[in-house]
Amino acid sequence: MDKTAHQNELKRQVAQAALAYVEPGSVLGVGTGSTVDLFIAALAASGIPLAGAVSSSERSTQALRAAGITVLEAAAVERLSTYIDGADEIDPKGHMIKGGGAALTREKIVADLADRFVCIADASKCVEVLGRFPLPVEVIPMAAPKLIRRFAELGGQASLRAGCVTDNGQHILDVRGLAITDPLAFEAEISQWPGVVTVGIFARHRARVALIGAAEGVRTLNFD
Ligand SMILES: O=C(CO)[C@H](O)[C@H](O)COP(=O)(O)O
Repeated sequence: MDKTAHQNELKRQVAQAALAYVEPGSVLGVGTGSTVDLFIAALAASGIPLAGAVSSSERSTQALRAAGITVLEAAAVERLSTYIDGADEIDPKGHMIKGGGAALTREKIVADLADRFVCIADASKCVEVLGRFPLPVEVIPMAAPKLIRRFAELGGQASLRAGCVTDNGQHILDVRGLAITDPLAFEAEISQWPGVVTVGIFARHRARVALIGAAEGVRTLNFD
């Protein structure tokens, strides 16, 4: 099996394992990405009844509807017990980098509705310190040049993601070269910069549970 096929198999295993965190009859928060696509397929095949799902992207909305799952507006929901999503990186405390699929803003909005974030990822996403993966930041386009300069002052090299317009009609900066040793403080700081819509650090909305796909099987990490 080549490396990509192996990684996909690990993603499939964590997607399957995540079914144990779905409460029958509930409204479920659903993230975005290739791991979540596999989760949606597993959910559809499982026959677990749901009152519906709140989706974090047009991509997941389409996949959920194709699977026969009712999609509810986030605005119509007061709280969710569980939100299931992937990550680009996850550290030993459950802090994550997200936004590789450009869905970070809606992902954070839906995660904020949920009592529990269940992260599903293969082991290649586990890091000691966040920042190896370029940090996605959704920005208002007119602020981009100033924000690129501000990231440079922090030692980061930010560049606009070519051809990317988010579901919210905004742009993404990818910032390389950061070592994010205090994710909570970093998230709070960057979130205040004018023109930043959402920074792809999920520290305030960190994972409570992570299901990590590894060669020896699915590892369950509880962060509470
Ligand atoms: O944050 C995300 C999308 O905005 C995804 O969760 C992240 O990019 C991981 O994706 P994948 O499951 O395809 O590896």
